[in-house]
Amino acid sequence: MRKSTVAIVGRPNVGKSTIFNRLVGERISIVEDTPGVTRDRIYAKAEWLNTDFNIIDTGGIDLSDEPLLVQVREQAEIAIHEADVIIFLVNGREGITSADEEVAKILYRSNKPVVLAVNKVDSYEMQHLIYEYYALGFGQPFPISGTHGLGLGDLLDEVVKHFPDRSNEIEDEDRIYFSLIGRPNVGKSSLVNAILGVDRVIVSDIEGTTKDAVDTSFTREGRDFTIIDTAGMRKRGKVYETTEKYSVLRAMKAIERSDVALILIDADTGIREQDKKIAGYAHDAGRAIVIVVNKWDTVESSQDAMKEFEQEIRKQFQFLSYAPIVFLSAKTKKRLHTLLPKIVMAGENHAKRVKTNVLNEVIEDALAVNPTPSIKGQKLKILYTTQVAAKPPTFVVFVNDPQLMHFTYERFLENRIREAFGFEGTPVNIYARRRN
Ligand SMILES: Nc1nc2c(ncn2[C@@H]2O[C@H](COP(=O)(O)OP(=O)(O)OP(=O)(O)O)[C@@H](O)[C@H]2O)c(=O)[nH]1
Ligand SMILES: Nc1nc2c(ncn2[C@@H]2O[C@H](COP(=O)(O)OP(=O)(O)OP(=O)(O)O)[C@@H](O)[C@H]2O)c(=O)[nH]1
Repeated sequence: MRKSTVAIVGRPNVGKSTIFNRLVGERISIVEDTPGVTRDRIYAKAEWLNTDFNIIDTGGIDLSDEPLLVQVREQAEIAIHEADVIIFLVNGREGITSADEEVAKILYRSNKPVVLAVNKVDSYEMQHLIYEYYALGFGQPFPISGTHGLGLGDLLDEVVKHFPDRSNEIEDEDRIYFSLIGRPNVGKSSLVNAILGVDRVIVSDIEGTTKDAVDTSFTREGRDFTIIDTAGMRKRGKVYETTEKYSVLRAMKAIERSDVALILIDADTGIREQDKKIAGYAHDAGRAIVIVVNKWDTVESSQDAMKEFEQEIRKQFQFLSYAPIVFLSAKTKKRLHTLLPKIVMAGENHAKRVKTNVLNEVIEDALAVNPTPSIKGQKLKILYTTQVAAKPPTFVVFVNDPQLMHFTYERFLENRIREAFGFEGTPVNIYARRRN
């Protein structure tokens, strides 16, 4: 089921980042060491009362070159576009400013639920500060303190109440949901159009919960596909839409709802840092991945050129060794026919479940070839292995002591599992757990 998204808006310095970090809590520190994940702390997962949701810090989208009022307006627009519920944050110590009123005006016009939070109410004695903010017209203001972590529970109770009911949303198990992600100008819109081609007539646009998210569904050779968030690629014009962080945020939201992420690379410009960052998000999110080198028509095509580009990709994207690479041109449609089969393969492998008995035979064979290692005279013993989840395939290896599972041995087991079951296109997770 699709998760709800909450955005925090407010003029600069009211404490948006502080609240964001509080609400995201320790999750952020868990992923801290993973490259690519937290460098942009503007979009993260959070949880309240067993409900998972996503949270956006609109203040993290850098619009600092713009005048203050443009900044707050654009941030309010982002919140309206991207979120199901908006936390409107004000500073309890400074009273209502004209920038607050500007934000309020834009939020009124949206149909999104808004919860008003008065920050920097650091003690119970300061609660009276909230009354003035009734004047903003969003009902009861919630007093909170980001630095002391006060009032956040009541605020979240209110926020969660406004989440849209998604219980009727059924996900079609056989349908493959995929997204096209990549830097501006790599050819995402062009490729969507090329994929849809003459089938445009049977295309249906499904309006998402957020005004701007439009998915496109089509059927090809008896299979159902949905391209996630295709409308997001359409129009441009707002100031924020050209910022890098916003494009990353869009990519992360699209990845979230996809089974397969197509990472587009521009053959004309070659691989850039930003490509790796975006690919990192898709990998970290555990999605199946197909790397698409677009604009192949701009390159003097030959087997050698392809090999060379492939080697460069493998070098730069070492963490994506499982991802197939497709070379094509959205413009001339050359080699376009090679794309969908790869999407199907990656999608099927991502959802694949293997039988426990067959899995354990594979592991036993692996042990025969390469016996388990010992650390300080202690030998790793593998009792049995089971697949605990799909999307992505996740395996638990029950062992005498998980400390003895060296990552090189884990890598070896992963490779054997991949060889035996063919998980091309999908990441695979392996965890060691203790069992006596
Ligand atoms: N006293 C007090 N100070 C706070 C509280 N929350 C945040 N601050 C302070 O307010 C200042 C601004 O906090 P940020 O979280 O950076 O504010 P922001 O709204 O994200 O600012 P921008 O990123 O510029 O939009 C910092 O100095 C914080 O330490 C709070 O609950 N009480
Ligand atoms: N030569 C060539 N040009 C292409 C190809 N695909 C797209 N382009 C061009 O690249 C430019 C950007 O294409 P778009 O499809 O708008 O790219 P996008 O990734 O959707 O761009 P944003 O909306 O900015 O994120 C356009 O001028 C396209 O005509 C291709 O296969 N070959």
